[in-house]
Amino acid sequence: MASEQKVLIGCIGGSGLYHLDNLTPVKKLDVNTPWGKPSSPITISSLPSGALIAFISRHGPSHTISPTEVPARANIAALKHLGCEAIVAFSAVGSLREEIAPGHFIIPDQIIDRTKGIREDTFFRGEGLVCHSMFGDPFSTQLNSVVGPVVREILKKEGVELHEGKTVVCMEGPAFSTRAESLMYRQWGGDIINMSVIPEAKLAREAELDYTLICTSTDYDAWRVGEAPVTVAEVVKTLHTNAAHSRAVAEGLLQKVHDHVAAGKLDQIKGSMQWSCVTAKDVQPAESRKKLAYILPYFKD
Ligand SMILES: CSC[C@H]1O[C@H](OP(=O)(O)O)[C@H](O)[C@@H]1O
Ligand SMILES: Nc1ncnc2[nH]cnc12
Repeated sequence: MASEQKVLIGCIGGSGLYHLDNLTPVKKLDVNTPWGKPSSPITISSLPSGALIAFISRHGPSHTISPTEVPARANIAALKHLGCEAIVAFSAVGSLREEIAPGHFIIPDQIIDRTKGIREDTFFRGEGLVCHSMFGDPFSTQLNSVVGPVVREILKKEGVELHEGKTVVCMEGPAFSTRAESLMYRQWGGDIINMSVIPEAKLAREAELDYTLICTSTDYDAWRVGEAPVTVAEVVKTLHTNAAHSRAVAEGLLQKVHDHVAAGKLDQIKGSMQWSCVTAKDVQPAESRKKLAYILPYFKD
């Protein structure tokens, strides 16, 4: 790997997507961050153009980490510290809508958080300083507008349908939803459901990373009257095909995202945390500032 070459794009693979072996591996990094080790070693791979991608497997290469236990702070911090400016994440989701069938792809633009407050969901807790990020649009609208048309084009060739502008419910798990919960999420306006997007999306925002989530539907959750509720066996049945499509999407998409980032076209999230800290600088603990400088330039000096 040429030492001057930047790794601008991070990719997080979810259930079924444990590697991007259709890209050319360059090296593996065993990283430690102030928030511990990421879920997996970081694989740096190159695209045919030579552009570099950093890949993390969210649940570990052999799927040993449960959704609640994913070290999301370490994952996001490691990618940011490496120089990434945008993250393309993948997730297997249940469908809360008839028209979103197993095998379909979805790019959500909203989140309903149903996690239970037991995940580490901020870089700022316990640091003696108070910072707030903007999260009204939890995914990067600029990145989504690039990713949507490209993914649509790629999936057209694969004969796979894409849904955009949907709402993802993030539940704690590991048990799937009850029928009553599943029906309630539909009434709330949820379209799909997973166990991973929170805190990943929140932490990406705090680290000023443009973040997009490409979802693959594996099941109809538990809301369909007369149908058995979702089981792992049902999810796993479609994971393999979905992962093959996700790899094709990654191969075609990541270059486009890289070019967009390299051209400096993502300019809304970067800089968004500069004035996020309410605590007077002179009382911010030096140790905390040092730790946070790992991900944000405002805490250096
Ligand atoms: C294996 S079924 C439930 C599991 O699958 C999804 O994982 P990921 O988002 O990492 O693809 C979902 O969020 C749950 O963690
Ligand atoms: N029905 C479901 N609920 C939560 N996470 C999921 N991941 C895949 N299917 C899911």
